[in-house]
Amino acid sequence: MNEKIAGIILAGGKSMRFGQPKAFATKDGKAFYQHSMDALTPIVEKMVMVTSPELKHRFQSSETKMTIIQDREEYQGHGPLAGILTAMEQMKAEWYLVIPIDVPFMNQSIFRTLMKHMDQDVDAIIPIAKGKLQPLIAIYRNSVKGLIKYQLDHEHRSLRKLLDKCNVKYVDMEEEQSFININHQADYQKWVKKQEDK
Ligand SMILES: Nc1nc2c(ncn2[C@@H]2O[C@H](COP(=O)(O)OP(=O)(O)OP(=O)(O)O)[C@@H](O)[C@H]2O)c(=O)[nH]1
Repeated sequence: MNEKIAGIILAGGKSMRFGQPKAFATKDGKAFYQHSMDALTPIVEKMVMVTSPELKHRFQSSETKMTIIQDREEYQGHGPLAGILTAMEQMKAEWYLVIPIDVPFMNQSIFRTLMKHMDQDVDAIIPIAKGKLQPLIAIYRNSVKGLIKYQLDHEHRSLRKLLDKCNVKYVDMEEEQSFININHQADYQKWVKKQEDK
C-alpha cells in the first residue's frame, strides 16, 4: 500500500456504442466496474469512482476505501478529463492510477509494471498496448491538474493534447489481453457466445 497513490475509476460515460451502461455488464458473474475496482484495490489506499448523476445510485461498493462521486457540475459529461480532474480535486495524492469501467480483463500486475516508472521527472506514465496508446489505463501525477483544468476550461477534451504538453513516460506492454476494452454490444455478445460454446 502507498498513501501517495490513489485510484480513479472513470465511470461517467454515455455508453452510446454499447446501448446501455456498460459498467453493469458482467464477466464471470461480476460487473465490469467491479473488475476495475479489483485491479486497484490491492495497490491503493483510497480510490474514487467518478460518474454521472444519472448513474451514481446504481453503483454499489462495500469497499471502505472507495468513494463514489459525480463529475464537477460545470464539466459534467465533458469526457474522461472531467472525471480525472474531479477526482484529483476531491482526493489528495501525488500519483493517480486511472482505469475506465470497460476493461474487465485488467489486473493489478499492469499497474505494478507502470508504477516502476514513477519518478520525479514524469507527469504521466502511459502504456502502449495492441499498438495503441492507452491513456485511460495509466498513471498521472498531480502536476497535471492545472493543465487538465486549463484544457477543460477551453473545451479541449483530448487526452492526447494533454500528453503533448506533459513529460510522459511511454511503456511498451507485451501483455495485450488485459487491455481489451468493450465498447460495442456486438463485441460483448461475441465474447458471451464464446464462453457459452466452451
Ligand atoms: N467521469 C467521467 N467519465 C467518463 C466521461 N466520459 C467517459 N467517461 C469514462 O471514460 C471511459 C471511456 O469512455 P468511452 O468508452 O470513450 O465513452 P463512453 O461515453 O463510455 O462510451 P460511448 O458513448 O460509446 O463513446 C469509460 O470508463 C467512461 O465511463 C465523463 O464525462 N465523466
